Amino acid sequence: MSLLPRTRSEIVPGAVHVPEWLDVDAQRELVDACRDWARGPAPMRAAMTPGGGQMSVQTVCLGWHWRPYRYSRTADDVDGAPVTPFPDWLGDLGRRAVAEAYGDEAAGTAYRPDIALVNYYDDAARMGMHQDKDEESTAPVVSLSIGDACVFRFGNTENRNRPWTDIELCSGDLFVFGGPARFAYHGVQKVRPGSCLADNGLSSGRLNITVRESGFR
Ligand SMILES: O=C(O)CCC(=O)C(=O)O
Ligand SMILES: [Fe+2]
Repeated sequence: MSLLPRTRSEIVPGAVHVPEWLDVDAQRELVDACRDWARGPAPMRAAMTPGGGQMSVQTVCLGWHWRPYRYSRTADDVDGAPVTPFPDWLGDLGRRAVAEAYGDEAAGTAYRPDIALVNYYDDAARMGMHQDKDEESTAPVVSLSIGDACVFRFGNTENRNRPWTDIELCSGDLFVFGGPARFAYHGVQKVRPGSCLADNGLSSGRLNITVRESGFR
């Protein structure tokens, strides 16, 4: 753990990292909510890719159900249940995140997220380099991390190769990517088991919540 103060930084234009954005109480509330959502209907699961591989990350969705690589209203690859509605309070949190990350109240007010993907990483889970491009909206993606730290790789919009920046995302950190960074490739290289000491209700692993605007009608 570093004793140096960690400050907000723009990784590339449009991509902003705000360390320790969520306090421990807010983290605990999100952990509790994620536990509820994970139970289902449409419970948390490791999605299958079209190639037949299973993702190492487990995911539960709100608002719209995602599976590689499309959205639907029902969790057809799980139990067929309608996806859990996206709660208003999470939309408010997303608006505050955008406003604070960009220092732009109007950008926050204009943000109308209607999807959340909740990912759980055990010690061995990772996520390969990919773009978030199954949404029709070009509004920013808001990412909240809770639990063990990870190495998050944020790359470029052209391909999954360099240039990229490796960032440590710790419990409570906010990462927002929009504008020219909205379609940048990114991924989770590894989780650092046992790195989170916060009393946030998560005993092991890492939670990541991405809040997104679908642009679907
Ligand atoms: O876990 C993370 O930090 C990133 C998750 C992600 O890229 C995604 O869900 O599309
Ligand atoms: Fe992503």
